[in-house]
Amino acid sequence: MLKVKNISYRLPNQHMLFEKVSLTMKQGYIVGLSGDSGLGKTTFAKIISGYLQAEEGEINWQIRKHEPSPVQLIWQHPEQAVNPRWRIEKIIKEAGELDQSLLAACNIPTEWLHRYPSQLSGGQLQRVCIYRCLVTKPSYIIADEITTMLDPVAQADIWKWLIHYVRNKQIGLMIICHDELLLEKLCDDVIHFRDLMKPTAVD
Ligand SMILES: Nc1ncnc2c1ncn2[C@@H]1O[C@H](COP(=O)(O)OP(=O)(O)OP(=O)(O)O)[C@@H](O)[C@H]1O
Repeated sequence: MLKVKNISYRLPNQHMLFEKVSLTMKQGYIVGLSGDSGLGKTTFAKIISGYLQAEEGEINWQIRKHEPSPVQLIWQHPEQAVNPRWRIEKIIKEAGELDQSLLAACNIPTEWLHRYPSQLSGGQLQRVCIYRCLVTKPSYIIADEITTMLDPVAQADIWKWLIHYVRNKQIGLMIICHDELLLEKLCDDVIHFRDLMKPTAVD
């Protein structure tokens, strides 16, 4: 169980973005996180996955140097998450070895490996980013608006196999999304970011 307790974050301009946010994530369980734009959902996700340091609070993981974080973040814009001058093979190998069965699970044909990111569609490149996340064998994944820029068919396709994969591997998944109907459909539970600030959110 991932326990995040009383996390507060201060922006560089000294303004407090949020205070005392708490959340529990369980492996094999899918939780949706909704909330108005600018509340701090992405910032919170970056803290849980180890990209940013909180001003105060506790998270019960240990991030070790030279080891991938047990909580992996998948970003909204795949083209901003990869080096545009690297071929897909190098981008993939940066995260881990080539795993043929995982490539197949992510529906990544080997012919893509020799291409550059600009030679893939947004949905195809997002699959590469999801592969990079899964190859590190995370215990938890945070998917931050990962299908917002995709058409409905590509969206449905990604959710169908990603949800099947995380359920099968007992990975905890948090889906951050503005589309509450989609969250209701995909998740075991849907929480509003504001409600995480209540002291009762975690036992
Ligand atoms: N490094 C920074 N310097 C200044 N302001 C920042 C910084 N990082 C985030 N912010 C501000 O913090 C607020 C929260 O940003 P964040 O992206 O976490 O919100 P969000 O809830 O994920 O929004 P959205 O739903 O639109 O993605 C925004 O107003 C943003 O401009």
